[in-house]
Amino acid sequence: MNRIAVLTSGGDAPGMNAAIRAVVRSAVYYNLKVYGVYRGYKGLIDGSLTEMDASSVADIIHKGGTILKSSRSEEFRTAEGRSKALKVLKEHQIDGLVVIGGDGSFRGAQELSEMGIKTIGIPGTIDNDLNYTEYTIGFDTAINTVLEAVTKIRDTSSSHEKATIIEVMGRRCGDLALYAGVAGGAESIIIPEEPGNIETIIAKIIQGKERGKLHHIIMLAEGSGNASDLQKKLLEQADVNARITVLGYIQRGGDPTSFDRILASKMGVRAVELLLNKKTNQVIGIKNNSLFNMDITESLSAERTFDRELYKLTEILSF
Ligand SMILES: Nc1ncnc2c1ncn2[C@@H]1O[C@H](COP(=O)(O)OP(=O)(O)O)[C@@H](O)[C@H]1O
Ligand SMILES: O=P(O)(O)OC[C@H]1O[C@](O)(COP(=O)(O)O)[C@@H](O)[C@@H]1O
Ligand SMILES: [Mg+2]
Repeated sequence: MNRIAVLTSGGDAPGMNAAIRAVVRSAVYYNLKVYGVYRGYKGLIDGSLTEMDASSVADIIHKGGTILKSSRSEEFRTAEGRSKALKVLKEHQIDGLVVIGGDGSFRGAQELSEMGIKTIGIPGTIDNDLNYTEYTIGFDTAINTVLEAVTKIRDTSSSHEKATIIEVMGRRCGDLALYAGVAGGAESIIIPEEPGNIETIIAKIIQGKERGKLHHIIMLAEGSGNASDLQKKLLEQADVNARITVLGYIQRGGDPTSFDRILASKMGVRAVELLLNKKTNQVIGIKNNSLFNMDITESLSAERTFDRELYKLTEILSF
């Protein structure tokens, strides 16, 4: 193994830069040539890559987004697209690739591994929707971003005694809504893992009203529906005129927290060390504060572990 490359793919996540830095710096430390591929798999197909050195990643550990840019590539999903990408890697004599991204990006890495390129996946997504690992890079920062918004919305919703629905990203995973909801003291949390019953929420709002409490924060994970549908239901079924806030892309930006920077740094170094040990088709994860690696294919079929106890806290603490 002499030459490796690194790319970021799918939705960007705070901490991706810290991971790129760790991959590049550890490659330099271990005397490997390292390339940065721009725009994920799209850039790999187009041959958009550059050699990097220690100073290419100076001053980025604290920055959100990704200096390598990211994209979603339909072409890479096709065998034709992937063989173009393979050709580019071969032309540059690159035999190891670190893919920083989510589940979709890992499926791509799995395909490349089958084509003879040694691939290692680093989990980078705000969704925390990779079942094999407790945390993904970017999730902690996104929780704090959502929490900051919830805290501000709480001020105004309590002053005006309004119910507020806050719609949060996460695809089919409710973790972002759950963690930020518990930390923000939300009265209701609606997530796909625990299909919320609208009647239960309405009953809770009515109970609150009877006690003179008029404000009510509802955290809604995007995987459980959209805020305006829920707003309509609340109006029709409970005569509650809720305000809505869809947080959107603000959740993907911002400076990474210390947790995400440290996680990214550890994972970046581990990825290069795995390549040096000729490993392929592996992903890196963290459990009980300890880093591990496992087969990509197995990781993608890992069963979802959902923190039901955390969910239950809302029932006990917020009414
Ligand atoms: N089954 C697949 N085979 C090959 N490439 C894939 C596959 N699924 C996704 N990809 C590639 O990975 C990219 C990122 O995946 P996506 O699901 O959008 O984001 P994420 O990796 O953050 O989950 C896709 O645009 C596509 O190029
Ligand atoms: O950038 P797009 O295409 O609008 O996608 C939005 C999606 O990307 C995310 O922000 C991140 O998802 P991925 O990590 O799977 O890319 C999701 O929470 C959201 O549903
Ligand atoms: Mg994903």
